[in-house]
Amino acid sequence: MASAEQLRPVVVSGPSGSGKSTLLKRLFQDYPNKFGFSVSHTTRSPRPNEKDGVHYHFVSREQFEELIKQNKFIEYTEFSNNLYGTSIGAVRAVADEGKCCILDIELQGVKSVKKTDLNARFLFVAPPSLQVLEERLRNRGTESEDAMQARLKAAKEELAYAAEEGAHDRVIVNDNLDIAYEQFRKFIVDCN
Ligand SMILES: Nc1ncnc2c1ncn2[C@@H]1O[C@H](COP(=O)(O)OP(=O)(O)OP(=O)(O)O)[C@@H](O)[C@H]1O
Repeated sequence: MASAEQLRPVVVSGPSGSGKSTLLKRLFQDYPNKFGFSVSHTTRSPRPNEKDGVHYHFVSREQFEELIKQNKFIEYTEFSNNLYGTSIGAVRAVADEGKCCILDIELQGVKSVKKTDLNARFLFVAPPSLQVLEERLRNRGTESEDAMQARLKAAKEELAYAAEEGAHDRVIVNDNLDIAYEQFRKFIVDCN
């Protein structure tokens, strides 16, 4: 088993619709036991089938706010009156189990991971163009027109950041899926 130091987390980011989920799904199919996701914290109540520490770390709002104060989160957000967050400790716990942690996060999260000592590797999935991105989002059929415009605006910001020197260790353009996947797979697997 690789030691925790060797299992550097991999941060996968890129505009909504660039193909992160598609590429990650394929990676997990090819390597069912090599990778893991961190367990998030939430203030919402567990559903009957949910186990603390497995599906989420269920905490009170007071506990969650204390963790925020202690800078324990990479990112957190409020949704439907409940707080959700990814803690630095939860990412580390994946490596402690001998798995490489994959973080699928947005721009703010990427910047936040860089401020930690997680020693992550950063991979950016870019669409071939904004036009193609828009087409793929429209074809996916999951977005309202408002959500579409918000996603395209965010995409422009992500692409501008990705163009900065040293923003990511690797940028993969997801044009032909098979070619993109091979580059994606190689980057993630080769250094772990
Ligand atoms: N190389 C490709 N060629 C054509 N279509 C693709 C390609 N890669 C992904 N798609 C399609 O584009 C759409 C967006 O892909 P996907 O849902 O994987 O994006 P995402 O980056 O995970 O988005 P989100 O951040 O919103 O979850 C999907 O319908 C997917 O099937």
